Amino acid sequence: MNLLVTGGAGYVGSVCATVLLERGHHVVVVDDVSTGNREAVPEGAVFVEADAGQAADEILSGGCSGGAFEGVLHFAARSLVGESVTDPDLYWHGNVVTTLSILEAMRRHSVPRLVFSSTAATYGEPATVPITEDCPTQPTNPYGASKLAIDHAITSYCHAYGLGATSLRYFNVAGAYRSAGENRVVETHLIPLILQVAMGFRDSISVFGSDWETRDGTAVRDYIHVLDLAEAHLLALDASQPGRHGIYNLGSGEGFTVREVIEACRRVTGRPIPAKDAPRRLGDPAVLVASSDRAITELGWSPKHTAIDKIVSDAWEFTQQLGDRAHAARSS
Ligand SMILES: NC(=O)c1ccc[n+]([C@@H]2O[C@H](COP(=O)([O-])OP(=O)(O)OC[C@H]3O[C@@H](n4cnc5c(N)ncnc54)[C@H](O)[C@@H]3O)[C@@H](O)[C@H]2O)c1
Ligand SMILES: O=c1ccn([C@@H]2O[C@H](COP(=O)(O)OP(=O)(O)O[C@H]3O[C@H](CO)[C@H](O)[C@H](O)[C@H]3O)[C@@H](O)[C@H]2O)c(=O)[nH]1
Repeated sequence: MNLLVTGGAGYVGSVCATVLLERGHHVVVVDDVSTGNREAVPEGAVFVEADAGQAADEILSGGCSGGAFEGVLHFAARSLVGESVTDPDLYWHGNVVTTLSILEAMRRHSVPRLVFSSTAATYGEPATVPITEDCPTQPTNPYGASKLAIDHAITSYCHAYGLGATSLRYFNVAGAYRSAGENRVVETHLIPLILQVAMGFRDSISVFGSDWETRDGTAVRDYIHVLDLAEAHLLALDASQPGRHGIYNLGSGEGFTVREVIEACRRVTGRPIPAKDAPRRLGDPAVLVASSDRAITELGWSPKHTAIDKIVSDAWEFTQQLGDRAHAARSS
């Protein structure tokens, strides 16, 4: 298929673009490199450096590919919970307004399929876990609220204009694939930060909150391997039907506390990794664990890399590659 990937210079978008290219799709990436980086765009993709909302109309008119687009995979977004509390304008404008422009451009150029990166943050603090797609959506931060607003907009575009769309509500994505992994301009995510401590780039990892009502007092998250996530995007493209908006949770179904993740990183790296307690982070829920049964039964999704040590060890391999690249750049 001829596909537009927004946010393909970022973590999840670059891994998915890599897998799409490997499966023979034609890929155009649009990214403004606000949090991603140019080197992450996989070889073989056409790269347009621009704001996705502003560039979508021109790209989807066929200018970059010489042909009609058959789908959009929309990863581009601001996605930091804490930042969304302090700077909500970045989220309402950067996420919602950008996506509305993309939806309009898709409608104008009759692009039939959309796969959207939604999030566990749309649910807020769940009353029960694991979280199913029927649980109430009550986001606890502007990031989750912006993604939920987009999900609502997509539903109405599907019903009114015949778009076929899938919102994939990822839980916590981690791991790496080939030369693609987490390498943001400013890193705030738990696993890459812990691995930076293991590399000696940071002194210690801060544990945000040790007084949550969980088994060791630290927050619980459900980690999904980025390659399993990429497979779900391929399945979603195939399953797309005009007029239908499918919403699917994607996680491994198992929750790990922050301390358990740090322990897994110590096991995999063999390094001590000092940790220190710190206050809770604004907007964080205590526990997020997915039920992915709907994706498994309806999309035929079958996650393969669910063990936390496998996820951490792929992320570790990537972090070491980054360290080697930085070393080579300094010595040249
Ligand atoms: N990483 C996770 O654990 C996780 C979990 C749930 C949902 N998500 C969602 O998955 C998507 C990808 O997340 P990620 O972790 O790869 O983030 P990321 O920050 O690594 O990648 C986002 C990319 O989008 C680009 N971008 C942002 N706004 C843009 C705009 N207006 N126009 C063009 N490019 C723009 C950035 O430069 C970056 O390359 C996001 O939509 C995020 O909300 C991520
Ligand atoms: O230095 C750190 C960084 C994080 N954490 C904690 O580790 C957990 C995971 O934090 P991340 O920042 O890695 O991930 P989030 O759970 O905040 O958010 C991620 O997953 C969400 C869905 O679960 C969103 O979709 C979002 O895009 C994505 O960044 C949280 O309890 C956080 O407070 C720490 O203790 N110390």
